[in-house]
Amino acid sequence: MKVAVLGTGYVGLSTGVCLAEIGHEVVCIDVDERKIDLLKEGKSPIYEPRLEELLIKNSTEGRLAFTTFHQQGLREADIIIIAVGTPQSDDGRADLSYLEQAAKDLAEHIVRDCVVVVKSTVPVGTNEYVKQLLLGQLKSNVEIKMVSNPEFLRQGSAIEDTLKADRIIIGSDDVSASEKIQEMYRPLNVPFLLTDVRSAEIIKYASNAFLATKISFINAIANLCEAAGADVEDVAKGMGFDKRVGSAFLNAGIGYGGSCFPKDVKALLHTSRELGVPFSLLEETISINEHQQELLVDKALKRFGTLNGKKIAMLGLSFKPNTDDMREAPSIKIARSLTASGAEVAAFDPVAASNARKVIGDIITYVDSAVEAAKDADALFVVTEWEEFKQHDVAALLDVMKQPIIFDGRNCLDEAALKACKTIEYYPVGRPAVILKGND
Ligand SMILES: NC(=O)C1=CN([C@@H]2O[C@H](COP(=O)(O)OP(=O)(O)OC[C@H]3O[C@@H](n4cnc5c(N)ncnc54)[C@H](O)[C@@H]3O)[C@@H](O)[C@H]2O)C=CC1
Ligand SMILES: O=C(O)[C@H]1O[C@H](OP(=O)(O)OP(=O)(O)OC[C@H]2O[C@@H](n3ccc(=O)[nH]c3=O)[C@H](O)[C@@H]2O)[C@H](O)[C@@H](O)[C@@H]1O
Repeated sequence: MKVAVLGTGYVGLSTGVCLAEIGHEVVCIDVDERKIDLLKEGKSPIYEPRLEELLIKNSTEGRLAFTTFHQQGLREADIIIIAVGTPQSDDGRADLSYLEQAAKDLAEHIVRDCVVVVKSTVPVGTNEYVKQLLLGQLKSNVEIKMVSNPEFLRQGSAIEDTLKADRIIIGSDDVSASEKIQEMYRPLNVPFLLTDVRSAEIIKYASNAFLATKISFINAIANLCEAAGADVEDVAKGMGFDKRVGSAFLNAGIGYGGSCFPKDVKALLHTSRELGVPFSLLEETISINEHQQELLVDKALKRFGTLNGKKIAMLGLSFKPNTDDMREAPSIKIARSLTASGAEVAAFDPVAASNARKVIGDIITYVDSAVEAAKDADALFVVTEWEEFKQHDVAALLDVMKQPIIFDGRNCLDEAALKACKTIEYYPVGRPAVILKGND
C-alpha cells in the first residue's frame, strides 16, 4: 500500500520505517528541512535502537522516502498518517496548532480518495474537528475517510514496540476505512481493537494517565516505606505477583518525565474539567510526581545541611535510558535546584548531553564519563538508570570522589557490588538510607 506519514518525530519516523519494513511504500513528510536532509542521508535525527539500521535498509530497498514537500509526498497516498506533535499549552490543554496546520496542508495537497489516520495523541472530539477542518478547506473533489489510531510505543524501544505492539486501536465510524487500516497493519500480526472514534481517543489518554498514576502510587508507597523502615522493592514485587496488579510500572524513583505522561495527564485533567467531570485523582498523580522530582535534592539538603559549594556528580540526564530525549526529564529540575542551592554539578549522560545543554544551559558542566563526573564529588546522584551505570565499576567512581555518598534515584545500583567497595553512605528511594560497610 502507498502510505504518507506527516511528521518524522519519534512516532512518525518509527511508524514510517516499520510500515516500510512490512512491505508498504512509505513517504515521510516533515516541515523541518534539517531532519529531512539527515534522513535522506540515512541518518536518524533521534537516538532509537534499530531505527537507523531499518531506515537505511528500507531506503536502500526503495520502500522509504523523505520530503519536505507535501504535494510530492501526498500525490499517490492511499493512507495518510498524521503524527505531528500535540504539546502542552500553558493552561494544560493539548495545543492543536500543528494538527490544524497539518489539516490545512492535507486539504491543499490531497488529490485522490484516501483514508486519513490521526495517530497523534488528541483530546476526545479532535478527530471530528480535524475532519471538519479538512473537508472545509479541501481543494480537490475527493472522498476522505477518517480513522483514529493512537500510538502506544515507548521511546527507547520504539521499533520493538511498533513491530510487536500489544494491540492496535482502530477507531472509525466507517467500515471500509477501518478495514483498510487493518489490512495495512495485518503483517504485524497484532490484535486489533475496533472502536468508535471517541473511545479510541480516550483509550490513549486513559492508558497514559493510568500508567502515570501507577508510578505516582508506587512513589507514594515508597515514601511510606522509607518512613516505616520497609523496602519498596519488596513491596512492589509482592504486589506485582498478583496478576490483577501486574509488576510493570511499579519501579519507584524520582518520578515520571518524558514528552507524554506529564502533558497527557494534564490534558486529560483539562478535558475532565471542560466536561464538568471531577477527576481529582489526576491532580494527586501530578502533585506526587512533582514532589518526587525534588526527592534527591531534599535528601542531600538534609544530609549536608547546605549544598553551597558542594560538588555533585549527576549520572544520567535523559528522562529514561536509551533515549536522548530531555523533554520533562527530572534531571532538569534537579540540576536547577542543585545550582540554585549553590552546588556545582558535573553531569554525564551517554547520549543526551547535547540536548540537555539546550534545555538546562551552562549552569552545570557536561563531562564525557561517569568517572570524570565523580571526580572530587561530595555526592553522586543517579538520575537515569542507563545500563552502563548499573554495570559500572562503582569502586572506580568512589576512588575519585571526595566523599563516598550515593543518592540512587532509580534504585539501580547493585547493592552486592556496592558492598564490595569501601564503606558508602547509600540513599536509595523507598527504603531507609544505609551505611554499607565495605572492605576499607
Ligand atoms: N514520543 C512518543 O513516545 C509518543 C508520542 N505520541 C504522540 O504522537 C505525537 C507526535 O509525537 P512525537 O513523535 O514525539 O513528536 P515530535 O515533536 O518528535 O515530532 C513531530 C514532527 O512533526 C513535524 N511537523 C509539524 N507540523 C508538520 C506539518 N504540518 N507537516 C509535516 N510535519 C510536521 C515536526 O517538524 C516534527 O518533526 C504527539 O501527539 C504525541 O503525544 C504517542 C505515543 C508515543
Ligand atoms: O504516549 C507516549 O508518548 C508514550 O508514553 C510512555 O512512554 P515513554 O514516555 O516513552 O516512556 P516510559 O517507559 O513509559 O517512561 C515514562 C517515564 O516514567 C518513568 N517510570 C516508568 C516506569 C516505572 O515503573 N517507573 C517510572 O518512574 C520513566 O523513568 C520515565 O521518566 C508510555 O509507556 C507509552 O505507552 C506511550 O505511548
